[in-house]
Amino acid sequence: MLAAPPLNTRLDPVPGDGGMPVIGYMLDYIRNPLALFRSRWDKYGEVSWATMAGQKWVIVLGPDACQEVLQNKDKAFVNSDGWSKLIGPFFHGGLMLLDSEEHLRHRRIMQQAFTNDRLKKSVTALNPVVATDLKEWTEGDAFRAYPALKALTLDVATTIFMGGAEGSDDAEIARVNDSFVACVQAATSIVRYRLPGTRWKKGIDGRRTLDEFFRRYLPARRATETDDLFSTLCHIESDAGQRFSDDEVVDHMIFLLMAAHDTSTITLSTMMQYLGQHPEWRERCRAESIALGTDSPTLAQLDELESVDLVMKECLRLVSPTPVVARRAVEDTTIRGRFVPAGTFASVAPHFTHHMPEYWPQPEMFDPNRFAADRREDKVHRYAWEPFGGGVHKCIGMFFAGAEIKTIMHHLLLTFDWTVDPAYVAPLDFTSLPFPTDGQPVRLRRI
Ligand code: HEM
Repeated sequence: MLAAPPLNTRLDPVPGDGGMPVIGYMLDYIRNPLALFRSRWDKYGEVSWATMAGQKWVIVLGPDACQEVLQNKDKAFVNSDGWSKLIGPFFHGGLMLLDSEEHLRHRRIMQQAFTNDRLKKSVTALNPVVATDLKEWTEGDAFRAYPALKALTLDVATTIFMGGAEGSDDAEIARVNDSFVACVQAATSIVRYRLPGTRWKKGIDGRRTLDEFFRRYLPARRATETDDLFSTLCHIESDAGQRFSDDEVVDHMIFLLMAAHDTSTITLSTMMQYLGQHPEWRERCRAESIALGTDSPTLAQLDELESVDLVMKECLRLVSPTPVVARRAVEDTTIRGRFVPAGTFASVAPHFTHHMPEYWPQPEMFDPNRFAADRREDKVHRYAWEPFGGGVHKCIGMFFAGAEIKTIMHHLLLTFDWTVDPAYVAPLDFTSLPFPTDGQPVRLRRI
């Protein structure tokens, strides 16, 4: 058990086991988190403890348990200590790593950067970036969609978020991209010291590169207010007149670019895979894009792409970009009636919920209509579909992500046709956020 419940309570202990010495279940997680979660669900139920890279974690499974921790009614769980354990040295100061009053203060200011008006402007700015990037894509029988989409979403990020990277050449942008990757990948390092050649050291070096990069652009973004997120963060104020300091702007930028980049990339890559395997959905989505009659859709027009929306939701279910979220108990508490002592790390797993046959009929089947108005399988439980999390830390970029993904997909559908072998299964690596190790090959043809 994790810890004996206090004698004067009727609480149950958290059951579990450590797995392999030191690494525990880390490799099982990286290879196949769903299989790991399923085996724990079958053996222990909603709440169990396991060792991951030398640390005991409570694994929180199923919508009821996830809801309890994410809603955090007794405020016993914090984000800072939970996420810091994984990504603290690389993404400190990011909104997701703040708690309580500080989190509220920062979220209130940042909310001003995600208003509907700003979103409309972002969509207008997105269209030319996407159109220009897609001109570089080349037809082929094994076009590697994932790296191409990653380059595209990074371009979107440098334009929409940074307002461009004037004075930086392609080599520097590539270094910045590598630094992001290094920071994200360091999260699941087994060796967590700065030893040469380790993922941990690469992450620490990456963070330094990112700090220097953003700090260099700070004076220019402070000087003039423009529509990009960087400049917006330099100038926005909460209703109470609070602003971000220079350090806070840099911390938020680094976190935001990370939060926005790999998540959108894997969603698009999953959509390309399933659309490539399901011609009827590809044609349905393309017909709606053609019906829009524009290659520069506005935010309002994107709402008309109903089939793309269904496909996006289904792909977020099938491959959740953030398979788990981290928390730490700072007071003794309970999850589903089981005693969780202060100091416990918790890994909340929406990805597992998304594959539970208890909530999703034939969960491994690609069936976007399950989100259609006449079915709404996601409504069976408030936390049945939670790719953007829940509670006070729910993704602030959710609507931006939807708009970006739909804009890119609209351009893709108008520019290309592609197919994927119906038997193909993406070899996903969960070392950090999920990504296909084969680069997600598709047979790509320009229309
Ligand atoms: C498909 C795309 C995305 C997915 C699946 C996703 C998922 C998530 C999840 C699950 C959380 C909650 C983490 C937690 O509870 O600890 C989160 C938080 C966050 N996301 Fe996203 N995200 C996406 C895109 C974006 C984008 C595009 C942005 C910014 C432009 C963004 C910015 C953030 C921020 C700042 C937080 C922290 C919010 C807070 O703690 O108050 N995300 N995201």
